Amino acid sequence: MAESLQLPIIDLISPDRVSTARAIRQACVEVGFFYLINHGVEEKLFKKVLEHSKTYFSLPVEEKMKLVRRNNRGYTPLYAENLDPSSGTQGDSKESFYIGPLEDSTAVGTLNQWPAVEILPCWRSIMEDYYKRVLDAGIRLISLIALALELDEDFFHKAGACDSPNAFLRLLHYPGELQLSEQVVYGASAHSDYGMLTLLATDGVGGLQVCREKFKRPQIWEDVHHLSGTFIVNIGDMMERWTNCLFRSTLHRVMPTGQERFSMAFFLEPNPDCVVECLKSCCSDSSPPRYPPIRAGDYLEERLKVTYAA
Ligand SMILES: O=C(O)CCC(=O)C(=O)O
Ligand SMILES: [Fe+2]
Repeated sequence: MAESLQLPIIDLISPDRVSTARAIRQACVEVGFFYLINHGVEEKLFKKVLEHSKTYFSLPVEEKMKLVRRNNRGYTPLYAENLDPSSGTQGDSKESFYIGPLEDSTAVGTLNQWPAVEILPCWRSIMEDYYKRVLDAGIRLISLIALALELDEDFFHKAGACDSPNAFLRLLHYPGELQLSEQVVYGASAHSDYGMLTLLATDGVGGLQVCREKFKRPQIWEDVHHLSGTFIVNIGDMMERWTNCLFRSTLHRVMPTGQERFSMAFFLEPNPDCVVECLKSCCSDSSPPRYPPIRAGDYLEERLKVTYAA
């Protein structure tokens, strides 16, 4: 049995921003995960998104395949993705739907694919509403992350990260019944996220686990519990690069529990032209930058190529 992890709770609207930034710093250095409350996304909207996500995934597979993933937007069927190509498994036991930057925020917004209104009326507007609200929470959180790094609140804005960020909402469905197989099957195999931050909402069904020491053997996996009304926030690899590994992009996975599960992950990636480069405050002569500067768009493209290489 995995141990359960106690994660700190961060209040996005706390007037005491100094203490909040301090708590975020500790969480990001020690675990790379925390809960976020008072994020401004209403429970009612969250429930609507969940309901509409369920309706989409319950469509016949031929209907879902009409929107098969293009330009990293649209539908990915079961077992088509392997987040841990080294796992040697047939692929993750999940299906997903990606929504990228919206039309009214960037020129590339038109790349999104949407189910036909005759089949799922209101679907698009509900997803767009949710996307905008989570993006807003994420951008506000980025200012606190800057404070946590002893930078000016607008550091990441000035670096161009928050100007039309390349954010993706991913609806996820993990089927409950498990395929009879000799192989281990993961809902989502072990991985770290690619961007700055991820804001995750789940339907309350368990399965999410983190491994704090990825190089330690045997690996120790700890359960992350659902806390109603919160987002589970985690640091992604680009933030780890920016901070020279001070902030941790922690390995995580979803184990099948035999129960059907739905979740929504919002990946806040910087603007593709933003250069992710070791922060001056995070390196020194004795601790030089571990990674060269990289354009966020190039980094993301490379990571996605590996994930979908199979
Ligand atoms: O579904 C979850 O709880 C986590 C999903 C996840 O880690 C991901 O999509 O990157
Ligand atoms: Fe993830």
